[in-house]
Amino acid sequence: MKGVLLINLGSPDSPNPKDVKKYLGEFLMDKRVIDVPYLLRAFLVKGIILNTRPKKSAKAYQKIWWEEGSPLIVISERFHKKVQERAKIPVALGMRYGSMSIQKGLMELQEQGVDEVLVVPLYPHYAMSSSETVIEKTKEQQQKHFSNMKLTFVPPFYKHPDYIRVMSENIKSHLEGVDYDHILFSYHGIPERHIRKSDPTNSHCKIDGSCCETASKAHATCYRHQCFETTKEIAKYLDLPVEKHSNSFQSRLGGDPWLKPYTDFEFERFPTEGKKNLVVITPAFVSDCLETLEEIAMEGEEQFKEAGGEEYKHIPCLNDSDDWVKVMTRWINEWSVTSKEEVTA
Ligand SMILES: C=CC1=C(C)c2cc3[nH]c(cc4nc(cc5[nH]c(cc1n2)c(C)c5CCC(=O)O)C(CCC(=O)O)=C4C)c(C)c3C=C
Ligand SMILES: [Fe+2]
Ligand SMILES: [Fe+2]
Repeated sequence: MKGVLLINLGSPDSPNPKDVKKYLGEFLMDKRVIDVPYLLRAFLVKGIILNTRPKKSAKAYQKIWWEEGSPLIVISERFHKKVQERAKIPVALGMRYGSMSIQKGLMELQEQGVDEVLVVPLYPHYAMSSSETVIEKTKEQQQKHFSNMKLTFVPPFYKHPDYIRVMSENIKSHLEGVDYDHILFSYHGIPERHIRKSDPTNSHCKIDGSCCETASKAHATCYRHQCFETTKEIAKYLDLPVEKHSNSFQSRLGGDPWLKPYTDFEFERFPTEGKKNLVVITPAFVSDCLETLEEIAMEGEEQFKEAGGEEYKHIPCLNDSDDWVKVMTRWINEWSVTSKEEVTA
């Protein structure tokens, strides 16, 4: 019997420093997130980052935490519930890090008699530190505990027409009556090194002005290319003039170079160029989370206004909107009645 496992990133159990530390420890010890040899990673994470970061992150989580729990978890649960109501097959939810594990999700499906699973990493774009780690962890779990299960993975859907349409319609609905100078597409950043590491040609991704525009098989695993494509497709759908929108990358960690331009630098630059009314969208995230609600909606507005900006609007992610639920359910139901290995995109 067929079933589905939706997988998102995960959150701490509570916004207290102790729970945040436990969560960050698991997250940052992932070799696809901090991609250095184990001993160095353990030194960096346990010896340095976990001594200071949990306190700071806990403060940020406290600012956005809801009565029901972490926004990312609550939204993912609402989305899951609505998808399950419409889907014709069992649907479970798991998280890459934290208590709601992938193992628990697969177990739930197994208990319902599922032996063929469509795995949906809830990330539109490929990244070693997002979709790839989800895929590898699920395969590992399957080999260890669920060897009777067959897995099929939904590929990155960064330019799937359904995703572009729901994203664009969401933006359109929030832009009604809004007078803006510029729309910033702010994507979660990754270290530049990860782009080079994920390049199967070992030579295409130069992270310059042209590599992401030049056709290459490297783009199947190029996060930067895929982010730019999402922006291009949404801009085409919404007829956004070139000079009225741009890309940036947020949420840096550590001193290595990450993808540029950096979102926080753009917040400071825009007002000096006369872009005083700003709209920000965050297409790397399908659900609102710490990085959108705190870093963009709260901190971002403050940084922009301190630099002389006047109006600032963050457009919410797709979350559990009916259009997004319908799209996901359609992808699931189409797969459930075919034996296609590839599902979308
Ligand atoms: C959109 C996909 C994501 C990629 C790619 C990604 C890469 C990445 N992240 C970190 C470090 C942190 N990220 C944190 C939060 C966080 N990251 C994503 C998504 C991606 N990360 C989400 C959805 C969230 C929010 C989680 C939530 O509970 O709401 C955090 C924790 C918070 C903090 O302390 O800032 C860290 C740390 C790295 C190092 C990385 C790529 C190498
Ligand atoms: Fe992150
Ligand atoms: Fe590229």
